[in-house]
Amino acid sequence: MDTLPYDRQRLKHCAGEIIRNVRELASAGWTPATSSNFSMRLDDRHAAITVSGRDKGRLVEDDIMVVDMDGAPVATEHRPSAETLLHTQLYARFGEVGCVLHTHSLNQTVASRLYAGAGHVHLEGYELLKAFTGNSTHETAVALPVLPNSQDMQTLAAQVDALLDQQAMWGYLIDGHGLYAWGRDMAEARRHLDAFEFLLACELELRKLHR
Ligand SMILES: CSCCC(=O)C(=O)COP(=O)(O)O
Ligand SMILES: [Zn+2]
Repeated sequence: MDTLPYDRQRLKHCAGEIIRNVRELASAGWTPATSSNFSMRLDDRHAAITVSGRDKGRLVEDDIMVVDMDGAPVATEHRPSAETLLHTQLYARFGEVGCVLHTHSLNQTVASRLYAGAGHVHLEGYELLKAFTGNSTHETAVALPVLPNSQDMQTLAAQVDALLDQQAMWGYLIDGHGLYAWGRDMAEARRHLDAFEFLLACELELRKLHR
C-alpha cells in the first residue's frame, strides 16, 4: 500500500518536466557550478524541488525530492535546495502558482549588479513584454525588482513578501546572485524566465552602445 502523502505519479511527471527543461537551461549556460534550483507544485501541500548541490545540467529522477509548504523534506533523506523557502513562499501565497525557476545566467547576474542601486530594472516599450501574462501591448512597462542578497532565506523571503504586498510581478533579481521567475505551469514559468533573460540582454547591450 502506498502511504506517501503525495501522488507518486504526479511527482514522476513533474520530475520529468524539470529534468527536460533544466537540461535546456543548463545547455544555455544559465546554471553554472551547481547553481540554480527548480520546483513544481504537486498539490496544495507539497512541491517537487531539486536536491541541494546537484549539477543541474545532469539531473536524474533521484535529484528531485518533495517538500511541504514550509520547505521541510517529505518522506526522503535528501536535503532540499538551500533556497527552498523562496519557492514555497510563492506556492503558499498564490494557489495558482505551479512552477518556480531560479537561474544564474551571466546576463541576470551582471544586470543584478548594475541595477542594485536603482532597486529595479525598468523594461519598457519591448514587444516581448507581451510574453508576461497580463500584458497585451508593447506600450507598457515592467519594473523587475533587484533585492539585496542574503544567506538568510527568512530575510530574503521577507523582502519578497514585502514587494508582493505592493506589486504584481512574475520575477525578481537578487544582487550578485540571479533571477527568480514563476508561472502557473512550467510552460508559463519558462516563457517568463526566457523573456526576462532576453530583455536583460537587450538592456545590457543598450548600455554598452550608449557608452
Ligand atoms: C554554488 S551556487 C550557490 C547556491 C545557489 O545560489 C543556488 O542557486 C544553488 O543552491 P542549491 O542548494 O539549490 O543547490
Ligand atoms: Zn541561487
